[in-house]
Amino acid sequence: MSRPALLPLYINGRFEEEGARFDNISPVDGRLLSQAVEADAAQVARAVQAASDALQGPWGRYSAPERAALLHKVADGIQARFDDFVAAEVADTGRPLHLARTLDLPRAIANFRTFADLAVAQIDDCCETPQADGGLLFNYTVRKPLGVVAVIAPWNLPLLLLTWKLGPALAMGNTVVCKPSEETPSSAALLAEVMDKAGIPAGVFNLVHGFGPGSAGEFLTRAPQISAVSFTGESRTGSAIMKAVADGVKDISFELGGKNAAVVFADADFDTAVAGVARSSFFNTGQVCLCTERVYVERPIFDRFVAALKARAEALKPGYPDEDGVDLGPLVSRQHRDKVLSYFALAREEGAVVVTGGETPRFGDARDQGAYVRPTIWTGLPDHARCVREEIFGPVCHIAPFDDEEEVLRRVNDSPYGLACALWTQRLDRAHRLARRVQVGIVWVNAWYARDLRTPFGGSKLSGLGREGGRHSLDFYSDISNVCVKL
Ligand SMILES: O=C(O)C(=O)/C=C/C=C/O
Repeated sequence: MSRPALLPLYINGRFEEEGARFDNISPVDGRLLSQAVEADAAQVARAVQAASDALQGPWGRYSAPERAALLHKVADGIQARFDDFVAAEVADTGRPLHLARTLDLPRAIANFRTFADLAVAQIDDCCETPQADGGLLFNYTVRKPLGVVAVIAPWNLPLLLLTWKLGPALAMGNTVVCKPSEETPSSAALLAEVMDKAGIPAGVFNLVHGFGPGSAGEFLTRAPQISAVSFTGESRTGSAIMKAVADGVKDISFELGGKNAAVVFADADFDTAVAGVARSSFFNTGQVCLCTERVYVERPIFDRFVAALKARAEALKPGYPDEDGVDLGPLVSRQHRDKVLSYFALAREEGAVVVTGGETPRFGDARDQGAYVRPTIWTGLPDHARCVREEIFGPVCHIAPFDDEEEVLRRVNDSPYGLACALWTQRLDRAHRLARRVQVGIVWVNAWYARDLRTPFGGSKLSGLGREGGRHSLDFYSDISNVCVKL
């Protein structure tokens, strides 16, 4: 068998193939796709040092317009290799081709272009303070880069989330060391090629592959020259990173887990709400931190809604990424599927009524070696059941009836997480009233995962720390000073 393709590191403007290797396995059929170089402590240290040195090089003297021009060139480079990036993302995640083409790639390009333009348009504060002696104080804000930013991206939206952080981090003059998830290294490796070709100066963008504890992730977050960490992933990993950077009091921006609720009132547009909840529960095979795993439906329409959502779930087609009409790819790995299947078993132990799903599909072909599960709906569990409280991160939701606003608000907020919530109602007075009282970072009304990149994005409670998006990203990726001049 020919040797599998090798995904290199990218350190200080050079691709590096030396080092241990780990397998990149297809979640569609379990075959070996490629291998990636696992960066050791010395290679991570060199990447961080290169990023630190690059701050003192030409990049440190670039103006915002000059950085923006380069980021637009990176976006152009992604556009020029659109199909290669789609192929990489689809290979690693098994997602349907149309999802990579309509979400992941357009967003990666938008992430660079949006923050390039926002950085150039950014206007900072100043103010004058009259003094009792008739003098005047003139205050103005100075915005500098934080320094070296560690970017640790997850496997569920690999390129989208890597570039969501990279765009503003670079636009604000930082240098970065990125570690994509070990589950999905391919699109990040392609991005390094695009960065290299676009002429990003050596050391400004560095890419290390590997795992978390005892591997590249830990080496990176513990590096003394790191000024900040931007991480999207599980809450417990976020907590471990916080511990790793605590002694150095580093800046952190975390977008972590969720146990997001959808609330459907009897006055909602029924078909729109059914379609919306089916999409928010099963989108990307339920592997989005914003996905719905708790559905609350006002009692008068509960039975009808359950039947309609069941029909939607059963109409979803799991299959190969390039199959016509395929809606559902596999979970990202057999290991993650085992976690989701353990909740399928737990739900039965906790007494759930399985409305649909709860098992793996049988294809009778190579896909049986993949990581597919059926979209699943439960009902009948108490609010304190583990399947109603713990993040599962699969195509699954629990649906329960409610009788009034105060009750459903209490139940929605009764969660250690606080990321997102979708409200389905045509009474917008009620929507606005509830939106202010739901303890989450992101509320959608009669919509889900509709995004404006200028808005604040992030979670409360265990769902994260800080907000990125628009000026919130510019602020996080800047070291802001105030200068006060006595006139
Ligand atoms: O859409 C975004 O900008 C974003 O950050 C999505 C995060 C999803 C996490 O699972």
